[in-house]
Amino acid sequence: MARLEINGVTKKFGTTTAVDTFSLDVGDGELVCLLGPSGSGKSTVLRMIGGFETPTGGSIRIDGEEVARLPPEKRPTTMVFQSHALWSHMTVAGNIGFGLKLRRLPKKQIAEKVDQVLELVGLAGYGKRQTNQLSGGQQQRVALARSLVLEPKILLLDEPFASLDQHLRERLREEVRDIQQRLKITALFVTHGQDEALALADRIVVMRDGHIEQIDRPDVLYREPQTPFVAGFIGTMNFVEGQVRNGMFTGGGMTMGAPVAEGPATLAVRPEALSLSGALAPDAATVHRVVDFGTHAIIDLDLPDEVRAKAMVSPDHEWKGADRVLLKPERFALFRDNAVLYRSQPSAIQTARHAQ
Ligand SMILES: Nc1ncnc2c1ncn2[C@@H]1O[C@H](COP(=O)(O)OP(=O)(O)OP(=O)(O)O)[C@@H](O)[C@H]1O
Repeated sequence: MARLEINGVTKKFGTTTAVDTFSLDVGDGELVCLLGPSGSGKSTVLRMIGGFETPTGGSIRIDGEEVARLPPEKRPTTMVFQSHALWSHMTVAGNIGFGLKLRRLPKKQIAEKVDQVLELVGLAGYGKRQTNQLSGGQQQRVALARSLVLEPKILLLDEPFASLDQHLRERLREEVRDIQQRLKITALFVTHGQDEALALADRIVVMRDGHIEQIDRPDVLYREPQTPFVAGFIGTMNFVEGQVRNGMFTGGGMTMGAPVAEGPATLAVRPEALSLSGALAPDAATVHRVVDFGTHAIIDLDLPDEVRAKAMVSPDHEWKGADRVLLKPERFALFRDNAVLYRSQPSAIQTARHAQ
């Protein structure tokens, strides 16, 4: 178990700032996901923790010790990469035990540890196989085992399952979560898949253009995004431009109370928080398309001013194309200048935070 403290870390490649004053504390046994679009700096952060890049500035401490300038092999970290890069001329056991051999552990002890870790990743009995006789998923399990056998204080995973199909990816990430919790290992996992982050993480760091947009628990990120970027990146969100006047927001044919300063604002409302009722009012929306998924239906809506929105309704709805509907956001947020201007319901999360 280990504690990681990253303080004001920056990484420049020539004129490109890949990571900009990044700070993050990861607690003992915690699994944190770095989530963001391609090029947002996730891998660079991970590579700096693992020792594969040197920060331009800032500090990285593991259990209080500064490691930012140590080579990878001098750090208590191991990294699992997207492409497994196994040695094809070695057996599975040879691949997994290689790092222990470098540490000059006795053969018998290496064999024991390799067997233990093979069992842990669900490959008991596979030690003698050549790695090219394994499926992609099994190869990634070997790569994970090769990292785990070194008993790192911090396990780093850089999109380890990106090359696998959806089904296998879901299974392996559940297994990683189980192993991580069983071993109580501190872990960082890079992904650009929000589902993966939501399924795995104790906390998620949402990155954009080298900086942190928000760090929070998955449920908090979904319910209380702090910026429009996070609101749009996690789950589906409807955005509608409008104006606040006399304590009311108006936009997209909707009007609701918003006791905040007058001016432009962006309404953000989740599809499941948008309720529909029949109406013929001039500012009503029109049902564009209905897609039934069995458990729920998604209604595509045309709002005034060429705005599009989605609503999620129960499967027993009666809506059909060209119906005219009035929209009512049951829960919503207003954004202005890239920050939250107003939330319709201070949630339990906010209330709890204020009470602390
Ligand atoms: N070795 C390098 N030399 C120059 N620029 C680099 C180097 N490594 C990364 N970059 C740049 O730094 C920025 C961040 O890259 P990084 O790989 O960390 O992003 P990422 O969020 O992990 O993206 P992806 O999801 O595509 O892997 C990008 O603009 C990238 O082009």
